[in-house]
Amino acid sequence: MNTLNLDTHGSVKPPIAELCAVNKSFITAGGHELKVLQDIDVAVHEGELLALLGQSGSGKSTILRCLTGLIEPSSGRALMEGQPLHGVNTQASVVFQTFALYPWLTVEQNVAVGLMSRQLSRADRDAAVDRAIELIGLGNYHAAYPRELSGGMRQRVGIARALVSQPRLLCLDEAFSALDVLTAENLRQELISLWRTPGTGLSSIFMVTHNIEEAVEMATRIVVLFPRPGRLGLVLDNPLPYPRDTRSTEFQRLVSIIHECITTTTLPDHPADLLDVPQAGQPISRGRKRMESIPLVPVGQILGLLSILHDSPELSNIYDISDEIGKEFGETISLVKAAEILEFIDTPKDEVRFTELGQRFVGADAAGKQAIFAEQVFKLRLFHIIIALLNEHEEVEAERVIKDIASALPYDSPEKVFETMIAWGRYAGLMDFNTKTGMVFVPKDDTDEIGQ
Ligand SMILES: Nc1ncnc2c1ncn2[C@@H]1O[C@H](COP(=O)(O)OP(=O)(O)OP(=O)(O)O)[C@@H](O)[C@H]1O
Repeated sequence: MNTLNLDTHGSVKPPIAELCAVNKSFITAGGHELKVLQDIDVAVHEGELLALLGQSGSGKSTILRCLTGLIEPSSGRALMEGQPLHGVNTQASVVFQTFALYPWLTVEQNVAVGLMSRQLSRADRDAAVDRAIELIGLGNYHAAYPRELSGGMRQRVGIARALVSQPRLLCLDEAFSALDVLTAENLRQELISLWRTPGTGLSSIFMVTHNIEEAVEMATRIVVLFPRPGRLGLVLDNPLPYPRDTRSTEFQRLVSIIHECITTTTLPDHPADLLDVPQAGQPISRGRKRMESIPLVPVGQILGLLSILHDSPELSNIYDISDEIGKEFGETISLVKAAEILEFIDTPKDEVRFTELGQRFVGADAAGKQAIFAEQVFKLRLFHIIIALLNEHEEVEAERVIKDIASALPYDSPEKVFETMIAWGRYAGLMDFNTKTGMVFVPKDDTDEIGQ
């Protein structure tokens, strides 16, 4: 990636903020190393609005936190205007999804929090606060408390607080996703307009989002992060003129390219990691072949998806399903993927089709569903980690299972995968977990064990 910009004199200017060859791992609550980012090279240039898209857990916020100095990369470098970043990046500020306002402070006082690290005279501080409040249209709300404001107005306070210090880099972390559709759209338009207006001091923006349309509407460049571990996938320039017409063919074309990129990475047309399906009478292998993780979704949601697909056969592609169930595209993909690895549906391209087994599953009674689910779960290699142990021992320590999951899946949080496996295994009647003893066991009377 070219990370250099030329200034008006033709000399080379470093990017505003940059990550070079960044890797990042975390130690999970259970003490396991989780590799989250791999070889990340990303740069935000002066004047650009860069959007980072990716499914949940792919490492978007981790990149944002490295750029803003809230955390340090495990290896590689974070730079601000070419200089290595040590500690919190004082040239960057962040607008959070949750607004993160202090309820006991007024609008004015909340905005002033954005200047706490600056040594300013009272007059300069007041002038900066007034300016930020005016800029974002909060003029009549200086003395109001957050509880007196709507969600949209609260987020305006969040934006004013981020802008008050005139940061070189403004970061948006899912800043619009907690707002209703109309409020979010209004605020997006206002922010674009501020960014495009000379003299506001707002020049370079880095935004993290799940929302593909939002990225295409706002960004000059879009980066799609591939998950497990987070790696740079698609990097796309967005030359569409502002204000952008979301219904235009060109807009929809970019949205489709990104949709397809995410769909084909997450739901490849030849997935089936159902290798080594155990033969009757043969011992299950716990061998260290490559294993596929499972989407971390509850059983109830998989059943809900199948039931909606059954009731509405016209829902045949992921975008329509996403709209129908009111979930983000990324979350919908996870659900669809779960149903696919269980072989209940097939996903040629972006279509979603019931398999014959899926049809049989939705038509079955509770016991029939449990039996089919158990058969499918049994085929997933990941579950062999637990099933093989339970073949040898009456009960097994969760810690031991989690350790095995951690070594099989270095890019997933083993505790979260374990929880999901237990939920699926419990519904299937194959396993259960006693939180008091910390032991996994085979339920004795599985007719009582059907649950979600
Ligand atoms: N401090 C931490 N300790 C342990 N694991 C962490 C920590 N921070 C993040 N993770 C893990 O790193 C992975 C990436 O998290 P991150 O929040 O960057 O993803 P994301 O793409 O922003 O997800 P989302 O869209 O759901 O916010 C996740 O599995 C998360 O659980």
